[in-house]
Formats: sequence, C-alpha cells, structure tokens
Amino acid sequence: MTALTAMTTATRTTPSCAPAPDTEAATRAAAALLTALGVDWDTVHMARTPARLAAAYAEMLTAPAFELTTFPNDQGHDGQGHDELVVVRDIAFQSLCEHHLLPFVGVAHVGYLPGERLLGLSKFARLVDFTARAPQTQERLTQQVARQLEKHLRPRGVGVVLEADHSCMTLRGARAGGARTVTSTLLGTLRHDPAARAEFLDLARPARSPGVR
Ligand SMILES: Nc1nc2c(ncn2[C@@H]2O[C@H](COP(=O)(O)OP(=O)(O)OP(=O)(O)O)[C@@H](O)[C@H]2O)c(=O)[nH]1
Ligand SMILES: [Zn+2]
Repeated sequence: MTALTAMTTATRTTPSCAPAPDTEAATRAAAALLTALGVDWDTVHMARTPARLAAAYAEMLTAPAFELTTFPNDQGHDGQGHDELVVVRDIAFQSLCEHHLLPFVGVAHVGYLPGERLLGLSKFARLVDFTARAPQTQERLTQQVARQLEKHLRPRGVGVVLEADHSCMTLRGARAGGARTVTSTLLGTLRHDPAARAEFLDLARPARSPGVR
C-alpha cells in the first residue's frame, strides 16, 4: 500500500473540548481575587493584570482541538505491519494541579505495541497536551493518555511514563526543590508480559543527571 493510500484510509477522531472560557467574568473574578489578597492592581502598570491573569489561565485550561489520525498497520515485511514497540520520548508538557491550580511541568514518554492501527507520530504530543490542559493530577493524566490510546488504536499494549516538577510542592508548601514525580500506566501486553514491560520501561527510563546511577 502506498503512503497516499494509507493517508486516504486514515481514520480521524476529534477529542471533545471543554466549553470556551468567559474571559470577562474571569477578569472580574481575577480583579476581586487580587483585591482580596491585598494586591493594589489599580495602577498604570497593573491595570491590565486581572485580564492577563484570566487570559493566562484560560490559555492553560483550553485544549486545542485536533484530529487523532491513525493508519492501517499493513506496510511492514510481507504486509505484516510493525509488530515492535513505537515509543515517543521526552514530550514536553505542562498542566495545572487541581489542588492549587499551580503548574506542574515535565516530560511524557508514550509508547504502544501496535495492533491493526498506527498513530500519526505528532498525535502523541497533541494527545498529551490536550489531556494536560485541565485541572489534573499527574496520576489521572497518565491514565487518561493511556486509555485514549487504548480506545482509539486497540493496540496490543500501551505504556505511558510521566516525569514532572510540581510547583505547588517546590515553590511553596513543602518547598521540596528538585523533587520530581514519576508516574506510569501500562496496559495489555506491556503490563502483563515481563519482557515487554521491561523493554518499554527501559526505553521510557526517566532521564538521569550525568554521573547519577
Ligand atoms: N497525588 C497527587 N497529589 C498532588 C498532585 N498535585 C498536587 N498534589 C498534592 O495535593 C495535596 C493537597 O494537600 P492539602 O493538604 O489539601 O493542601 P496543602 O495544605 O496546600 O498542602 P501542602 O502542599 O503540603 O502545603 C498536596 O500534598 C499536593 O502535593 C498530583 O498530581 N497527584
Ligand atoms: Zn498542587
């Protein structure tokens, strides 16, 4: 099958989006919050700060729609398709912890053992970004990315590893600067087959500083 044919037989799925934010109401609320916190924002320099704050949160909470394009997995040797792991490492993401609405920022390593469908490579990053733009916990974000891949690709296995710095834990509160949280969700063969699990986790191994074992 040619690449062109594969394109024409790709299936596309547009994930559903949250309703558009009411930026005027958010701006009024941001002004009230700053006032309640004792911040004198009604100055030449800060007059637009409530609007900027509202816009910043609206941007961080609004997921851009995209199409989750998949292709038939029939282009390998003898039309057998690709039957080994596909892993996209180091996908930068940012989200907001649902407890403090402060950012947690890190990288995602996402992979799968293909079945009948292959995913367009850019869609790993789009799916992570789409899922991250909401009040989240790292655990739920990890699981939601994995479940979306399972639902749309019906692969033999899925693996997702996220590493992130939570600013609610590093910039305030515990002030555990440098602490990094690692979460994983493994499904199908990657969960149950020890060799496949080990191979995926090796490929998705959290980055280590030079000299750290
Ligand atoms: N499991 C999990 N916890 C998170 C995540 N993001 C933030 N938290 C935690 O949510 C908890 C909220 O705890 P609370 O005691 O209600 O909030 P708090 O008084 O501000 O707690 P401190 O952060 O310890 O000062 C904190 O322990 C946060 O570190 C996440 O993605 N997953
Ligand atoms: Zn938090």
